[in-house]
Amino acid sequence: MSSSVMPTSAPPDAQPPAAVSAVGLRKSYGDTTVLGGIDLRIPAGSVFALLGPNGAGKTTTVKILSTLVTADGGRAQVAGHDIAVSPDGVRAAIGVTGQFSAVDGLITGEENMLLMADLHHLPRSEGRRVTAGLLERFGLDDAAKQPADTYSGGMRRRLDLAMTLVGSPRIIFLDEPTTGLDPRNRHTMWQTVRELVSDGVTVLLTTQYLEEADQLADRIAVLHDGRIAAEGSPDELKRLVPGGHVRLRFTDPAAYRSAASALREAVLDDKALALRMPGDGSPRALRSLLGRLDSAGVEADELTVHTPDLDDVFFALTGSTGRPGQKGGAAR
Ligand SMILES: Nc1ncnc2c1ncn2[C@@H]1O[C@H](COP(=O)(O)OP(=O)(O)OP(=O)(O)O)[C@@H](O)[C@H]1O
Repeated sequence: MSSSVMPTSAPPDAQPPAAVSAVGLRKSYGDTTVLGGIDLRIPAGSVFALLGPNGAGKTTTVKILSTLVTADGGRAQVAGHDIAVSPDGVRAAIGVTGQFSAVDGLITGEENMLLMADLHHLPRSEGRRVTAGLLERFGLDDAAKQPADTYSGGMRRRLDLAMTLVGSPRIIFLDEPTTGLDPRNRHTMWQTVRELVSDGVTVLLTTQYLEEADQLADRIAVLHDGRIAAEGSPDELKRLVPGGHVRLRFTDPAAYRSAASALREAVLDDKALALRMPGDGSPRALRSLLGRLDSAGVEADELTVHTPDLDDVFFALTGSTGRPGQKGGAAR
């Protein structure tokens, strides 16, 4: 008879268990490589954002991890199930919402929910109870008896997410959950994601909005051209780019020239009569800067402090601003 010793406590450097992990995921369509080998590790109970512009491969990643599409190479585990070996196990553990919505527009919101409850084999009374609770939580109880086709974009997204929650998944993939939503609906969706996480759910979110990743994610991976260009917490990513700067603008060309000769390290913008000084914008740095201007006998007409944000990171890593509709070009 063999015996095994179970560890009674985790070693001090143990990482939290991964809800999702992937190594070397690859996918091509014809000659187009969409994913060139990506690695992911998403600790249970955290929010992980996959950030990238249109066409970066975000949806493809979600489809592979949710077993809707087969990878050409690499391995992944979701909720302890290998996506290639146990796709049913993966599907039973996850909820997916996003660009490939499950909402049927011809039936009511409530009917969509009840259908979901049936799919999850909930007893009828339990299905009704869960449906009523979720419709109320998502502010859809008034519209419950109307066909989903009559819903606004925001209501449809909320219904989609509510349908996902019927099965109480512990891992949720949200593919661009707020694309196309107005700011109010976007904030409601953010609040919902925060509530899910406080219940212990793991969220993999794809987004093209830097602010969304910054607001919600514990960790962010920047996806660019099918590869992860950088990964870290929002703060770690911001530290990747050179520090901020202070911009001084003048209306009097003579004052601008005097300032430029007093501040030799400044980057000049002759057209705007503005100069940019590297610095973190701290009170100490500002005092010293203004002191130097004083000594030169000049005063700026406008002073703005620019601290690095995820926009700068995105620009530095991908040469794109990351703002929808803007491709390439200088972010500042
Ligand atoms: N079934 C397919 N057949 C051929 N090409 C595809 C297919 N699915 C995706 N692609 C291509 O793969 C690339 C990545 O697509 P994907 O949808 O993963 O990007 P994304 O980052 O989610 O972008 P978006 O925000 O536009 O959805 C795109 O160039 C797309 O045209």
